[in-house]
Amino acid sequence: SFPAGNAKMYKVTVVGSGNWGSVAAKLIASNTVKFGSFHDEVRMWVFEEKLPSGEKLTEVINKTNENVKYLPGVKLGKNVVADPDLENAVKDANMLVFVTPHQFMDGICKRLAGKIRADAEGISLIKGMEVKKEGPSMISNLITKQLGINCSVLMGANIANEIAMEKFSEATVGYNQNKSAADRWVQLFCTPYFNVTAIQDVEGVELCGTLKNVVAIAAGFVDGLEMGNNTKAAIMRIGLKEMMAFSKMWFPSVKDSTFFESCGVADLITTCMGGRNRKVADAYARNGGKKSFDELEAEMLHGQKLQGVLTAQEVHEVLRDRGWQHMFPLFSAVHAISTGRLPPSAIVKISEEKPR
Ligand SMILES: NC(=O)C1=CN([C@@H]2O[C@H](COP(=O)(O)OP(=O)(O)OC[C@H]3O[C@@H](n4cnc5c(N)ncnc54)[C@H](O)[C@@H]3O)[C@@H](O)[C@H]2O)C=CC1
Ligand SMILES: O=C(CO)COP(=O)(O)O
Repeated sequence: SFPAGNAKMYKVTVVGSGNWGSVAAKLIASNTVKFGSFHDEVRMWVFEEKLPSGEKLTEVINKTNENVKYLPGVKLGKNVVADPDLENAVKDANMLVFVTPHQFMDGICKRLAGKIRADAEGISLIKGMEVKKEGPSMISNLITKQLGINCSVLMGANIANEIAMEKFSEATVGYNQNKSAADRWVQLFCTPYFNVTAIQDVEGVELCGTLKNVVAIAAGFVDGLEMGNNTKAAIMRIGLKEMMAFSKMWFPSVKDSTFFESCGVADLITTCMGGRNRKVADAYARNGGKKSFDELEAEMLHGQKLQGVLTAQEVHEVLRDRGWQHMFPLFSAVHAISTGRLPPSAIVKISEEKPR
């Protein structure tokens, strides 16, 4: 913990309140009351919506201490305060935790520019990227560029519902230069059942978390087609190699060792076994592609969002711009299948293309 002079120096706001956002708020809230350097209260920005009962989600969270829509049955901690006003939620915070589906972050950052504290530090738990002329641009970079703050990342084998039940897992913080900020993030997130390690490779950690969602879609196709464990293991192996090759192509500083942290191979395994991307891709293959991913997402996830299909699209765009699709047969097949241009069975045709 921090010296007495730092008492209540840090105030945390969580920007986002979906499945993982709510669990992150719960983890953090258990620590802000434990360590003297943090204000007890954790603000959580909620994208406001009306529940079928007619009540507002924010009001129900504050009344019941539960996110009844995205994490039902789990108490968040009395010190979590839901706030529907984005600007108000961030204005006093100097530790900002970003955890929304990645497609909403550009709009959120535009709204937040100039509205946050000058001494704020950020951390992104978001898996996804933006497409720029020069190639992939990660969400931590969007936050840094638009808000002018340092931004670390936290990724790992972290299926939110399991962490909500306080089952043991690990995570990786990726940081740039600011080691003391990284140590503070580790302290904020670490609990006896959530073991966090910091490494100096922000892009590597974020690319792992982002790209494994594309592989998870492929694993879901294999499951939906009932192709068995060996095929699924092959897909995961090929996927890991494409993740490494893609990351190093655009970000040469990415370290090999990062892929062996929780954010790498461990997240790939858990997501291919038990994640939402896997689940919806399984249903897509079982339906023979007759229902679109958007339809299945709405039917099966009740407001939760997939990241893998959109990420496959983003990966496709940056590869197409350079003419490099042939070097990434698995990523390219996931995009072609998820957009209906190839049948789900095409996921195993990639072996003919000599994967790297
Ligand atoms: N759920 C999980 O197990 C894990 C998720 N993640 C990542 O965390 C990020 C956030 O995911 P979750 O918390 O699971 O969210 P979610 O997918 O459970 O929920 C969707 C969220 O988006 C919000 N939303 C809907 N429309 C919006 C809009 N127009 N503007 C802003 N927000 C809007 C909803 O209110 C809801 O909070 C994603 O990048 C995901 O990949 C990372 C690790 C684990
Ligand atoms: O990122 C995750 C686990 O770390 C969750 O993956 P899904 O979004 O596929 O559920």
